[in-house]
Amino acid sequence: MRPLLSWAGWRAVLARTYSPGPSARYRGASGAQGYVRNPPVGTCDLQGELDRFGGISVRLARLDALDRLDAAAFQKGLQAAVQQWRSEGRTAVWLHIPILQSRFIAPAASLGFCFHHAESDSSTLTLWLGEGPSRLPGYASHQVGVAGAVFDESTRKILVVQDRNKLKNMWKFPGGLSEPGEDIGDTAVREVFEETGIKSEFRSLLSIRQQHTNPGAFGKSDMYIICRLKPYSFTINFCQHECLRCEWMDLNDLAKTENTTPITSRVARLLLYGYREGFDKIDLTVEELPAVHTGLFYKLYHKELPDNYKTMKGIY
Ligand SMILES: NC(=O)C1=CN([C@@H]2O[C@H](COP(=O)(O)OP(=O)(O)OC[C@H]3O[C@@H](n4cnc5c(N)ncnc54)[C@H](O)[C@@H]3O)[C@@H](O)[C@H]2O)C=CC1
Ligand SMILES: [Mg+2]
Repeated sequence: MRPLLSWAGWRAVLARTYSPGPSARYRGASGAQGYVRNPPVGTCDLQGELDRFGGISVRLARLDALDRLDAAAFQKGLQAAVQQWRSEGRTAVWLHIPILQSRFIAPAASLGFCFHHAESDSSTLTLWLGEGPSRLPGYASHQVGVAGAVFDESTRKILVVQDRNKLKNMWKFPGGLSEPGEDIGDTAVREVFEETGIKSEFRSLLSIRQQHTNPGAFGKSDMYIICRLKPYSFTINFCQHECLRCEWMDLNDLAKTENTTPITSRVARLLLYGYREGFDKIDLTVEELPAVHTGLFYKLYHKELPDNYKTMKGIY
């Protein structure tokens, strides 16, 4: 086993091993982003990047020499660095710790750092250094669930399931949790297929429910979005793990039955109204638009705009 390094030894190793690449730069205290090296920011070797809000971001993953540093020596180094950053008027410290270096979490916590969030292979801790209470934004606050109301206009049938893992077997729309980076409509189509074997395509967004302190969302808020989907296969082959029953039900029956959840009942009535009066009365349709961030796009959902309002021709 390699011996643990002292703080002094660690500083020497870091000085040898860490040097930012050619793009590394420090643009002064204007708030511009850049690597922070001593002497402008730190007198110790715990180097970070300056963000546009005046905070410092330190990524332990970049510091290979940490493998041989013990927790006490790390705490000493971090304490010195924090003192320096505070004296330079930095607003906050973001400390990114890979899971295999988790022994550094406790020493950081003893200096006042708190968890901001964790991913599967790392955690991020923060320390507010600015005036007054912390202005750092929190991490993700909602879980997003999406259901598909798969409606066949030609037969007036709607696809419903009963959950296997619920105490009360009530009819509901198939659906589930959105995966990171997944569009709402894609979640609805995927979940419907996984749970029922029915293939469908996205038509519109019908309703959004927001609920706080949801036990199924680990006590966080839950956003449950229901989409209108159009089926293009009709033979049910439902998932035995998740569903007890699955069937095509007449929309009138679903709108009237008591054996359903309040949200399913409400959306069944909304669909019935759309079916009779025109889906444009209930649909929020989607369009992809370019974001202000170069190269990025987003999906925007709203009621259909009349053509003249899209172009603004003839509108004064
Ligand atoms: N009002 C309504 O009609 C209902 C709305 N919802 C909403 O639907 C969304 C979630 O949909 P779901 O179908 O529940 O998600 P889902 O379809 O993504 O996953 C459900 C499956 O995940 C697995 N699972 C979940 N927690 C587990 C655990 N702790 N241990 C082991 N396995 C576990 C189980 O196999 C379960 O059947 C949420 O937004 C929720 O609020 C869910 C039920 C009814
Ligand atoms: Mg589900």
